[in-house]
Amino acid sequence: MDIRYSTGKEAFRHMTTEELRKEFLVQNIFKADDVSAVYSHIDRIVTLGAMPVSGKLDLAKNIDPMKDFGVNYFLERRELGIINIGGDGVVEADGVTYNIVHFDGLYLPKGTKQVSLASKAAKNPAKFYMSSTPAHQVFPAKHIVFAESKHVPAGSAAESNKRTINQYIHPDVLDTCQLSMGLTQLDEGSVWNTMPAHTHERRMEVYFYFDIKEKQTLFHLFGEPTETRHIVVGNEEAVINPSWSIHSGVGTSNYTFIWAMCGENRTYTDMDWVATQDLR
Ligand SMILES: O=C(O)C(=O)C[C@H](O)C(=O)CO
Ligand SMILES: [Zn+2]
Repeated sequence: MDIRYSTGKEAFRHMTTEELRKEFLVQNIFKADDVSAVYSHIDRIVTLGAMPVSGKLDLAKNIDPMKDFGVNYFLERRELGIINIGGDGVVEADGVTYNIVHFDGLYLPKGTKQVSLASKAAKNPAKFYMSSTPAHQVFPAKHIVFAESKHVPAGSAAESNKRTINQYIHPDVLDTCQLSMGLTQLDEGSVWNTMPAHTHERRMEVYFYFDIKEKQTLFHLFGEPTETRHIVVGNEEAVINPSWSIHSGVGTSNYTFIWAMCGENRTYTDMDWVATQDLR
């Protein structure tokens, strides 16, 4: 498993492009018939991706629970959020089958022993993007169909940031220990996400960008509000953002992204806004 030990904000100011990419960028998330996993020491979030093609994949395929987490199975002391950005798929969790079609989500609680992932059709494989965070309590598993997520309109065409924030794993939809997760879609012609920018000292956040069109790219902005840096992100890549860091992006065209948060609280609106003219 790829482990990122993280960097403090003082060191961050002096990092080169390559150093920033090595520490904060997550690439190669989807490989055919494989499960990727990156463990961040920022709030101990694990970012995973699975693309089953020829059969069932075991979620813990590349995880050694005792060595990596000191437990007998991956979700013994963790919860898991899944959003499928590919073709229709199936998740089996401790004998329960969930049909997870494109843009459906699934929450699996602490204590789930066996998780397998499969695609309905090898020609259009499912792509399960997943986040796992430490958990202390068991809440019910929940299949979140796209329509049942909370759709929050944001931004405007005039500010090039018209988008819909779809809140899947959110207190208004279901209970979790600390995980929050959702999917934000930018309208055609809109390219900015999360501007005005914010931080949330109480939570860290991972942004996973996808649907970046061919020959297009995206600049993810992060760092302290008065010491911003950028990282150029390709399609289906993620960026780990510490709690002290803004997290915003601008594409050369519209795109979609999944955000996943964990930390002290699940209060989505608990944000410290940064006036745009104060950014440096
Ligand atoms: O487009 C946005 O704005 C977002 O999706 C913001 C994220 O949900 C976020 O950063 C929550 O803290
Ligand atoms: Zn945020």
